[in-house]
Order: sequence, then C-alpha cells, then structure tokens
Amino acid sequence: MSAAAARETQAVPAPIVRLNEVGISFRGVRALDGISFDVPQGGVTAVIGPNGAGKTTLFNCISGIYRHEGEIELAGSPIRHLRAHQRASAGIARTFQTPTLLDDEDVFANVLVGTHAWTTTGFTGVLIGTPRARREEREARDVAWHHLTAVGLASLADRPAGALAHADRRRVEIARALAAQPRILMLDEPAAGLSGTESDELIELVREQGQATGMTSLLVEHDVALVMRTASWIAVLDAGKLLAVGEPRAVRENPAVIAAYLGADAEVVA
Ligand SMILES: Nc1ncnc2c1ncn2[C@@H]1O[C@H](COP(=O)(O)OP(=O)(O)OP(=O)(O)O)[C@@H](O)[C@H]1O
Repeated sequence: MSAAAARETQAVPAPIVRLNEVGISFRGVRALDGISFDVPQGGVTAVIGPNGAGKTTLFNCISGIYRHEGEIELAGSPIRHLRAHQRASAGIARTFQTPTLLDDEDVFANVLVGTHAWTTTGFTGVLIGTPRARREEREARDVAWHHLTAVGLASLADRPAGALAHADRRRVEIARALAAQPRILMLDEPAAGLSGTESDELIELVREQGQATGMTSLLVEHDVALVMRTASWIAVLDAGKLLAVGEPRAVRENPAVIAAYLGADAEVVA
C-alpha cells in the first residue's frame, strides 16, 4: 500500500506515532518497505501479519534498536535521530517476545529499572544524596511499587527474577515498562506462553493503565481473536509491506488480509 493510499484509508486526528516511508533491509532481505501509517492517540493499536511479515522489525525501528529509512514522529516530533535510550526518555517503552529481565536481581529492582526513563538525578547527586536525589528516589520506588502491586506481584518483590514462572516474568516485564510512565507502550507478543485467562488479565491491566493515563498501547500479537477483542485500530503487514490499516471490522473484511492469513476462501475470525 502506498503512503498516500494508507493515509486515505484512515482518519487519525493528532496521531501519537506517525510512520513515514519506514524501511530497512538485512543483507538483501527487504524486511520493511515504505511503511506509512498513523497510530491514534490512546487505546490499543495492533500490528498483525503472518510469520516474517516484519512486525518485530517495525518495533525495533520505532524503539530505536535498528537504524531505518524514512521518518518516525512521536507526538509530532521527528525521532529518527534519537537513539534507543533517548526514545525511552521521550516516552517509548517496550517488552520483548522473550522477557528480558535481570535474573540475578530481585523482582522489585527489575521494575525499578523502568523508572530510569524519567529520573533525572545524575550519579553525583545519588552519591552525595542531595535532597532532590532522595526525593526522586522515593518517587521512583513508589511508582515501582505501584506497578508491581498492579500486576499482582508485590508478594514476590524480594525473589530473584530468574526464579519466576513464565507468566510472572511477563508481568514483571510489563510492570517495568509501565514504571517508565510511557506515552506509548509496545508489547511484542505479550500473550505468548500464557493461558487465555492470563493473557486477558494482562491486556486488561494495560488497557486500564491507558484509560487512567492516556497511554497508547501498540501490540504485536499472533492471537487474532485476542487482537479483535482488544484493538481499536489495526495495521496488517505482509512480507515487509503494509497490507491494510484501519478499524478491526474493516480490516477483518479486507480481502487482501483474508488471503494473506488464511487463503482467499477463508475469513479472519474474531
Ligand atoms: N537482525 C536481522 N538480521 C537479518 N534478518 C532479519 C533480522 N531481523 C529480521 N530479519 C528478517 O526480516 C524479516 C521480518 O522479520 P520479523 O522478525 O520482523 O518478522 P515478524 O513479523 O516479527 O515474524 P514473527 O511473527 O515470526 O515473529 C524476516 O525475513 C527476518 O528473517
């Protein structure tokens, strides 16, 4: 889909993220090609597509892990020149397909790491223990506790993260991302390895946080039924190209999407 066609099929006032001709190649493999669409402010936008479509690569471009072609805007400001940690400070937080935790550190410390996206006290301030540094540290600990409690893991705060079960590792990772107090939270296959109830609880938690703070969630997820119940906006990738973008109903009925997913005779089921 061309940039112009993509823009025509959507009406997104003041998008939180705008992708303009985003592209990237890996040794001749065109992983993303001319991706242009807007992510509406608030709610859940899902990025779906068959294996190898480029979903995780797109997340890596938005979060600044990969250098890419084209431009990405966050709340109207270009961010292409920003490195990953600068994008985190600008309000972009993410989780990974496989949770990346500090396994030897306790659960609370893992969540506290998320607050580094917004704390401003430098090493010297922390070392000397200036009033501002102490105030900020208290605030960071309160925020970390708040999110650890919200994901239901306060009782495991002292456990090494490496000792946790898979579902709890996912919760810690999400609490850490929320502790960054992001404007946009990117979740890469959060339901992988979770039961239906566990993934519904996790998504509900994220949705509540979005309603409370205005945070936007961007979700990569293979479970199409979960996407259809959760997302208010969907972008479909296939082989590095944007196939469709819009509201769930329109995307579900799009013949190109149906063909890419299940063969031309099938429907994308909700
Ligand atoms: N670091 C890399 N080096 C080389 N090729 C890569 C790299 N990252 C992604 N690719 C290639 O880019 C394409 C898109 O991969 P990507 O992981 O983004 O797809 P995906 O939609 O997330 O797939 P899946 O649903 O299976 O996770 C694939 O062909 C993949 O092999």
